[in-house]
Amino acid sequence: SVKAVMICGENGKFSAGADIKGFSSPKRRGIALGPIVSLIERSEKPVVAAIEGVALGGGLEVALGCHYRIAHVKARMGLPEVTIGLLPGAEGTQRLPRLVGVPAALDMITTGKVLCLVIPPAWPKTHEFLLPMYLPDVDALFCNSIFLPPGQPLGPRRLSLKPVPKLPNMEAFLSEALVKVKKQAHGCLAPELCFQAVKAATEQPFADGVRREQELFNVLLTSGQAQALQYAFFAERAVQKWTTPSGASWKISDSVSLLSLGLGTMGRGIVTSLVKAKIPVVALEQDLEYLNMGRKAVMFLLEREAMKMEQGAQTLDFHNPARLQFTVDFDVLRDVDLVIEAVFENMALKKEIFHKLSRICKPGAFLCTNTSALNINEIASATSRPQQVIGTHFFSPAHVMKLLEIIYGHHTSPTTIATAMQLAKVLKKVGVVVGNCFGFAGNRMMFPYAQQAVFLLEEGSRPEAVDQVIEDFGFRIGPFRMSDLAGLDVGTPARQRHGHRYSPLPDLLCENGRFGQKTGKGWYQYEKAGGRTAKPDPWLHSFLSQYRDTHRIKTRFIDQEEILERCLFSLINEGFDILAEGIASGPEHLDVIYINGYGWPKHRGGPMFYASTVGLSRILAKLQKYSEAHPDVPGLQPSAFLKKLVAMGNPPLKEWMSYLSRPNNKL
Ligand SMILES: CC/C=C\C/C=C/C(=O)SCCNC(=O)CCNC(=O)[C@H](O)C(C)(C)COP(=O)(O)OP(=O)(O)OC[C@H]1O[C@@H](n2cnc3c(N)ncnc32)[C@H](O)[C@@H]1OP(=O)(O)O
Repeated sequence: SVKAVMICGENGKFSAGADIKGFSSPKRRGIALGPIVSLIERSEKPVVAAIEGVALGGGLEVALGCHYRIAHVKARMGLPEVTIGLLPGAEGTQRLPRLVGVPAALDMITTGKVLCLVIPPAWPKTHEFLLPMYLPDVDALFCNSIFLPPGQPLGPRRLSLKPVPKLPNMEAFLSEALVKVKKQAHGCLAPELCFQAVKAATEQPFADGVRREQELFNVLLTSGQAQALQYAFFAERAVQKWTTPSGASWKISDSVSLLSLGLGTMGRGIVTSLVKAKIPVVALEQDLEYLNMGRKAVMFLLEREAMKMEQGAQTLDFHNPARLQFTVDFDVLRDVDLVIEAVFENMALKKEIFHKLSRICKPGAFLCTNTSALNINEIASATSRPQQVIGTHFFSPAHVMKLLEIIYGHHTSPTTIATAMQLAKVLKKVGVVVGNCFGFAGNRMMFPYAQQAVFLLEEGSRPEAVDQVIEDFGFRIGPFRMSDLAGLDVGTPARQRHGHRYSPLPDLLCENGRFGQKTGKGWYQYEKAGGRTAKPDPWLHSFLSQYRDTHRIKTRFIDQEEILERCLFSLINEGFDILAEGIASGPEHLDVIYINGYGWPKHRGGPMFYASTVGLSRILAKLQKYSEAHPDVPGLQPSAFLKKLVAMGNPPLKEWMSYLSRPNNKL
């Protein structure tokens, strides 16, 4: 007597897919979703997927096995398996191309993008995802009125029986797509294997394609990269669960107004990201000329952002003075709820400004400083409200980069920390709370890394060799290309002295007018000032040789292993010190910082996760070896905490913090 079957979720969600935690569970082994999807598809009764909320991964694959899909207008659908190092392993790589065609399927499966119900231009206009209807009506309207009239054969509704739509130039299309996928993968396996699975759909019958999908899925499941990406998925969520013992919170709503002070590169990005998040913002500069320059730059950024958005400028509404105002009048400070100061990294200037802010702003206003290294306590000491002062370290470009490092000082109150975390959330950034020390967590770990990179040049390497090793590891950009991009005159830590080995190389380059991309020359040469294409520079090579001769450094060949280990292990070593000092509350925090702020390849899980996969004993042994060879480099001397963990028999990462006796203060 059953006429039709409807599959739906509950609580407003269809399905977020398989339980990601289960992939590493032995209980999961042997349980496959594909055969269940096939079973649904073979049903003699029509089966409808009624999609509300999200239909992701295995959830969407179930929907693809149904004979009809109907979605709520606000539904979001996608196959994000690639982002956790897998591919849609429940026959999704074979069914989706049959439904939406190869280009759209490849795009969805290799990027994991989640789609709302908007017709991408390349999709057929009659696409069957596009059936908006309110779910409470599905039952009555859809099942009864559409299916019940007899004679609707189910055969054509079974995706596995459909051919994959042909393209006139399938071969050329696929080879071009593969180049693109590889280029964007930076060593991550999943996108390419996703591609291979979809390609199989274009070449083989459904059943053979499914077998190929399974083979590729198993390769990924056991690759190690899937584990790293799944670790990163949960780490990102865990670090955002910062709660205060008192449960303090502060909500950013429409009635709250923010002020951004300083319209240099960082300030411009910060204002842009506030406007994007639809928070009313006032941009304040000290001087009319800088204000006008800043306004122009912000407007340019916003126009560009608006173009990327569906309804463009109207949605951002940035011409509306209620949303965005530019001023040099410090009186506006009286009304704002939160200030983000983003002036130059100069302690005296910041203190002067904070003193002023403290005098003018209303008593409840929070004062944030955007700094990458300066002491939050010292800045707070210039105010009469140190409990409301906090560091918010944005990463450049601030409207793009996801990380917000949130630094509390001695007196910062839990409410202020909760507020900054809430700000991160509203800005769609990943907020990570850390303690106050020079460089905080992220830059402090970067110092020894950058320092090693320069020392390697002194000893015999070339910038292009070091960058290549780091980029092959999966970083988007190596340390020298990065330095050229940021500008060599922007304080690089390699020049810190503290009585230890110090390399003057970056300074010498600056003395030669080589500031990086902006001058067309730095560690590399560029086609012109402001050029982007880095080419190895014979001038630099001979400069390095002369430098070694002058300092009687014997040039030696440095292999890739040494380059990688000295750069990365010194960075990781610093991470162990940071954990031991309670600056970060766990290794996951450092990993999330590195993935979201420093381009650490996500498929390697972050530096501390990577350390756990390499093995702490190996890292310790290598650091011991390198520090013996370079006793004047403190960054290579193994951290006491690392030594302790090795002595305790290499406990798993999630137990590391239990080996520290001192509990974190506010974390
Ligand atoms: C046998 C089957 C074989 C193969 C086929 C199937 C493969 C798959 O389906 S793989 C999984 C594919 N799905 C995903 O990758 C979705 C991942 N989740 C998300 O994208 C988001 O969480 C969301 C869009 C579903 C919700 O976002 P949001 O509202 O911002 O909330 P949170 O991200 O904070 O998530 C809330 C809460 O749920 C946990 N969670 C979400 N999805 C999963 C999942 N698929 N497995 C396990 N847990 C999941 C998330 O960790 C949060 O948990 P906590 O509150 O404890 O942190």
